[in-house]
Amino acid sequence: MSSFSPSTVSRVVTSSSSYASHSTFWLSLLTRQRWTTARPTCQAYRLMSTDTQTTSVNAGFSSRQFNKPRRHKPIPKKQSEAKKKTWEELGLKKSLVDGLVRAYPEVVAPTPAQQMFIPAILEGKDLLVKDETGSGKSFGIALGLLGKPRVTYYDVARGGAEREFVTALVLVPQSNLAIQYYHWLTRIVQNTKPPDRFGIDTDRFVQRLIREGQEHLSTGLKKLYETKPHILVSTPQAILDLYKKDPDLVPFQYLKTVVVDEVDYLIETVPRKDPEKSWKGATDKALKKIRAHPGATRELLDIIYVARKEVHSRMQDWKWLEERGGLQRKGSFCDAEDAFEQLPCTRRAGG
Ligand SMILES: Nc1ncnc2c1ncn2[C@@H]1O[C@H](COP(=O)(O)OP(=O)(O)OP(=O)(O)O)[C@@H](O)[C@H]1O
Repeated sequence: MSSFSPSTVSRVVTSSSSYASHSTFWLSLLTRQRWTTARPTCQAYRLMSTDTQTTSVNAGFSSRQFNKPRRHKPIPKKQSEAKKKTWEELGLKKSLVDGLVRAYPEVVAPTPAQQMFIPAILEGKDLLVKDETGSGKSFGIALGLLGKPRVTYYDVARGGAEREFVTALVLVPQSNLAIQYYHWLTRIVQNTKPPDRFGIDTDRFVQRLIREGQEHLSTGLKKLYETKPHILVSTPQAILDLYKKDPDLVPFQYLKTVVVDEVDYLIETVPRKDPEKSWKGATDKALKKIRAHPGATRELLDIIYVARKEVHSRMQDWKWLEERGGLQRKGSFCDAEDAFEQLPCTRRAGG
């Protein structure tokens, strides 16, 4: 497990484009579609490319390659035929695996894709996951996020009381995918512990924030004001609306992971270089359009980037931290059986 650093918020991006007609799995910022850009342009993408924890899960992958177009690279045969790992071998805790098995007995072993990306999620690396439809990308991400530590903070201003914040934000294009994530996660969480008369407060683990008919976000918002979940699943527009209404409800600076599921729907891109044709005009035009009218996901990722950057640049300044309420980080696993299992704390203010 990599140690928490305020500079790092891992980003997980998934895509299952119809262009990926055969079984492949690779990790890179660049996808193969003709319309993807060879040079990431939005701030969020730049954030990925400058991050020190950039993934190296795929052989030969490095952060420098974010800016280079790459050929589609199928998994080497040897790798795909390698011995199947168990969930525990991927780094998931036993109590979580027990919950998974109880909730979904048919999910016996990780898929090849899950074997590759779950350890990377747990380590806090940046990922772009691309594989064919139904290969378990979203499900694996849900599991990986549940297996990550929950970050809580000492609130020095309130006598050292613990405060929890949303640590993982999952952005999806439609509300039905948010419901799917929510259903998976709550079912696994509920099964991490044999049912007793107290049950498990699933709101602490996962919540969804989506538009529901005429009642704009109201149900989800009510819960969110009461309890902060470890994982929040929502659409980019809903989070933007929430941010404009109450920016303190989900403080972006405490996010540890941002997932963009179905990235090819959520982030608009510019045409890829075609050496056979004149591409510059089309690229410039698309870039201009994106800058003038960024989509909701770009806008949101840029806001998150700025919030994180500010905290990162000032996090060394403990005085500033104290003035902001003196929040001190400590870690605890978001796991029903081992709730609040503690990781070593960072030093206390003034200590
Ligand atoms: N390791 C596994 N073993 C068996 N079934 C699995 C496994 N992982 C996921 N599944 C099941 O496979 C189905 C598809 O999973 P999921 O939606 O995560 O795939 P996906 O790759 O994200 O698909 P899409 O590209 O369409 O979003 C789900 O019903 C899920 O329960």
